[in-house]
Amino acid sequence: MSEPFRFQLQAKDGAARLGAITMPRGTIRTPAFMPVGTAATVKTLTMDQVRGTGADIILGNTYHLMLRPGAERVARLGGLHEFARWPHPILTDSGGFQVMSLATLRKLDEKGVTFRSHIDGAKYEMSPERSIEIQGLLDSDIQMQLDECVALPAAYAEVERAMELSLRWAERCRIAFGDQPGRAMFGIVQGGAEPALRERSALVLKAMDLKGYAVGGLAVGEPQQVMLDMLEVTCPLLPAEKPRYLMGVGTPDDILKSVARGIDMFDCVMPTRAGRHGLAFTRRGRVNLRNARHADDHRPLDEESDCPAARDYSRAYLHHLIRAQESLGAMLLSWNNIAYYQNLMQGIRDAIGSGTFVSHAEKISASWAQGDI
Ligand SMILES: CNc1nc2cc(C(=O)NN)ccc2[nH]1
Repeated sequence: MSEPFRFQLQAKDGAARLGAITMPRGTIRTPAFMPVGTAATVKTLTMDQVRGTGADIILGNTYHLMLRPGAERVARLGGLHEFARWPHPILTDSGGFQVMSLATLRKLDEKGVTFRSHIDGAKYEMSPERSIEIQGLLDSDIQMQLDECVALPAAYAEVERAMELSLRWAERCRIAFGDQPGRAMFGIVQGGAEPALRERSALVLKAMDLKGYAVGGLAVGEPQQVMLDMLEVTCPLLPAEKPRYLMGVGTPDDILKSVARGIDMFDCVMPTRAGRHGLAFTRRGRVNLRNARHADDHRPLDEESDCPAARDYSRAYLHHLIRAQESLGAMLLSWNNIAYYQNLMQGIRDAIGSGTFVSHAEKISASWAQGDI
């Protein structure tokens, strides 16, 4: 087999990059959007629906899966791909972010984090080594280092402490991961909104010669411009020939502006979470199906879409389902929104390939500037 993990840069348009990551379970076209499959499911959708939208890779949350059904149980059942019937690449996060945002009674020290499950209060310890072990039990293709992500705004000293700890944990994860052909471990650049700390984190991680690099600790309460400024500091310091993944981002506008600054991979709960709450993303902007003005509208969300949820159902029907809290409403809007995001990414890839990314991004952003339609 040729290199089991290969990132090919195919074109550039300014700092925007068109590429492809080739792994044993398949190829990931970049810039890529990874639907979030938190508890081994992209909420309300079958994996066939997810694949049908054009997704090449999904994300799994280590924190949720270690608590329920348990990493050892998933391993006994053949790993996450077999368990969830998704045979394509899976990226798992390390659990650090969810521990800090969901778990209770958390204690963090050099060794790792100890916490109580938000489900049943059971006590857990998560070290960098255990996080990598869990991701291996899940049979994850791209594994993330354990890090500490601090909410912003935060004092410089606090951001520095968390960033330095994350660097030490990156080295421990690198050693624990070892050499697993066909799989990859990504480092995560931390450093809050501090350029000097972002630079140090990027340069130390670069020296570890990892297969890919995430930019973490953003979209945690800071203004969009601060996030973008941190990308302008960080991306140029990362190796050009490795993929760059912005964690937890974002809206279509966030994605366009981050691709323009050199990001290749994204994940965000927005399309599925918004869908469950009645919000549809369309080429002409957002449609809030809870709004009564859709009650008699026989038009579909987008008659030209290749997604049945967008093309085959009236807004009146979708409005009815959402108002009636019928689960079909959540499913159809999640399906529409994931399809919208995959079409957004395909349009971005095409634009970079034809050198028209700037005008394409302006066109997409303009379609959103009008607010809800
Ligand atoms: C929604 N915002 C958001 N920011 C994130 C940051 C991280 C991170 O730094 N993990 N190590 C993970 C998920 C995130 N989601």
